[in-house]
Amino acid sequence: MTLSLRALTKSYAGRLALAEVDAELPAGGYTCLMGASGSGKTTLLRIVAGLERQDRGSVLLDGRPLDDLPAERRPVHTLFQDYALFPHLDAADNVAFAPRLLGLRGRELTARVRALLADVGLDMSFETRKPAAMSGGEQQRLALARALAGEPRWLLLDEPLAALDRPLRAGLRRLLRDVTRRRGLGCLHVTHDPEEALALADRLLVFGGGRLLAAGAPAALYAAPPSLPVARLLGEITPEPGGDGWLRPEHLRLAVGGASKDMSPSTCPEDHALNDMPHGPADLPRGSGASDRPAARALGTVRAVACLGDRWEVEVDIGGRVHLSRVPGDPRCGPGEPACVTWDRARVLRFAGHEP
Ligand SMILES: Nc1ncnc2c1ncn2[C@@H]1O[C@H](COP(=O)(O)OP(=O)(O)OP(=O)(O)O)[C@@H](O)[C@H]1O
Repeated sequence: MTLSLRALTKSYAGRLALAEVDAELPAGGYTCLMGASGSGKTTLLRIVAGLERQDRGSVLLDGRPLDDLPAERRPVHTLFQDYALFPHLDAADNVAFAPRLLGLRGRELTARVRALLADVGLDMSFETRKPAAMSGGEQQRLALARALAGEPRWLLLDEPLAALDRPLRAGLRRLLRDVTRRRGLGCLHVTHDPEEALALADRLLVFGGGRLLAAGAPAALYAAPPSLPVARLLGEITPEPGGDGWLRPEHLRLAVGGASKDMSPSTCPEDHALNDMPHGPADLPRGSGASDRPAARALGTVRAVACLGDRWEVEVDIGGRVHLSRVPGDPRCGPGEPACVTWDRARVLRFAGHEP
């Protein structure tokens, strides 16, 4: 069921929270909403859920307006960061609530509840546990099972993974993707986490000040963001050395070690580049041989080195300005050492009217 948002507008006490938002979200698609705090993401989700009424505009499912349907009659279910489970019911009864309303009873009901719990990775030992006796990750799995139990056409997710720690978040993110794809369930998911949005979404809507700033495929927006605020929301950027553009830190290649003290830009050891753009989107050219070597380079001094777990970050001072380079392995360098950075000019992001 295609979800259409038409000129949605909402103000609170004269202040615009949403301004003329138009979007067409295809059935079965996974859409993430990103934007700075206060940009209107939750307001949009609440309007679609029927928990808030827009001042103007319309929400349609397959062309039929939902605007006059109360929240409980809309074919959507909302998953919240705080799970919003029934605290007095055990896990099985939390999940059984919606199927009972749909008329299921007895063995059929038990089988349905077990299948839903199994789908989200909760075995039979959880059935009699109340939410308070479950961990945060387990409660969010239960909340997902309860959401699926009502057979909604769209799942609305308001930062559902934000309260969980990083490894749990990654596991639940994959679970979300798998169970919603298997069912062809449409999802509208608010997140602050670019990694989450890039991993889950096939469509991304970026908000700023209640307006839709950008819409498109996540990898394409990451590679070619239309504006500086959109570029920053999707990941860190670093100034182009000596220029007025920007680069993703993984596109600023680094060469240190083995370099002589008198290393100069003309002797910059580009063949020793430590990072070979492994994180870059696949649809852009990658430097692979002598013919398409990076066209630009600069010499600087290592200012700091930090291990980020799966990659390392090196701060390089070039002419008094700090630039970030991210490399996949230990760069084996330290503060004060000379470093050469190289980059492919095709990777430089430029935005009208923004000086670094
Ligand atoms: N019930 C309300 N009464 C008054 N103002 C509100 C209400 N709900 C939201 N707002 C205001 O509307 C704007 C948009 O809020 P909203 O919660 O949609 O932003 P958000 O993008 O979800 O932010 P966050 O990422 O911090 O959750 C903000 O300025 C907020 O203060």
